[in-house]
Amino acid sequence: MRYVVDFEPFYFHLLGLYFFLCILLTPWQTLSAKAAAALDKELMSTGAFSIDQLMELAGLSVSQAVYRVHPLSKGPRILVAVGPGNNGGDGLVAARHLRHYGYHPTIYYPKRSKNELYQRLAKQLEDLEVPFVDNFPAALGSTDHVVDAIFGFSFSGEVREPFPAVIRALEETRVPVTSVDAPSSWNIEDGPPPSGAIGSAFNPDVLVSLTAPKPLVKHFKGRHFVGGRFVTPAIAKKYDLDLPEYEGIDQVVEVGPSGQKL
Ligand SMILES: NC(=O)C1=CN([C@@H]2O[C@H](COP(=O)(O)OP(=O)(O)OC[C@H]3O[C@@H](n4cnc5c(N)ncnc54)[C@H](O)[C@@H]3O)[C@@H](O)[C@H]2O)[C@H](O)CC1
Ligand SMILES: [K+]
Repeated sequence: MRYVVDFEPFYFHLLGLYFFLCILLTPWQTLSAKAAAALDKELMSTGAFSIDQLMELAGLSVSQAVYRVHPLSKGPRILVAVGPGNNGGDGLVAARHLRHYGYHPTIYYPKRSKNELYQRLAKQLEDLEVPFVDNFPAALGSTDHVVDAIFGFSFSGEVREPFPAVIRALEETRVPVTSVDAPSSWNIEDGPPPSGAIGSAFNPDVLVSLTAPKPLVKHFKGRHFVGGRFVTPAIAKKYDLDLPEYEGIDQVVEVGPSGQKL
């Protein structure tokens, strides 16, 4: 009996420490692919945002994350791999901002969209004399950093042409890679594809989660930022998001690999 009385406070403190660590290490809530698409739609309907505005802020966030992890002193050449959807659009916007910061971006954009927004984003880059290239592996051989803006939260299934060779090259490269919203080819809920499948060995160094981390972050091991500073408190509450606090004029916040507070 005496033994129990002496040790009770000890167990009590241990329990307290356990709960404190749990809170400290708990990731911010994640957004499933379905919830992310619904949140986007809501911002553009009742939220009164246009897609151009959201993409501009998303791309600006990506450019700031690249500036943090890869300052100009590490080399100015940035290869931006652009996919056919809005993830690609974020990449085109980020490339423009990076160009204005003094970097030398190069764009690989094999499936150009006829959508007017993407055509304007591409024209803005052409007017800044940013080169567009067709040979991804060759461009990879002469760059200092890669931005992976191929697929985001609407990716599903196995990687289709012409992207398998691009993802394979990203698996093999030693050049650091920053992925926009998701490592391209990873399943948004479950993470990397099964061993041997295209993308199973793709592990980007940096991830910029837009709005909020997606469930795949539980498999991510690199530096992780949250960006997309446009969510209202009401929307955050509705989607049960405990978003990190942005400081000053920053468009990104660094968090732990799976989204936990730093
Ligand atoms: N609120 C926000 O966080 C915002 C995020 N943005 C970015 O938008 C993407 C999601 O964009 P969406 O257009 O819905 O889709 P994706 O770009 O992810 O891809 C669609 C594109 O890819 C093709 N595709 C799908 N699966 C495959 C496959 N297996 N193989 C080949 N191709 C595939 C599909 O056909 C489409 O063409 C989000 O992640 C953010 O990056 C917004 O910019 C702003 C708001
Ligand atoms: K991506």
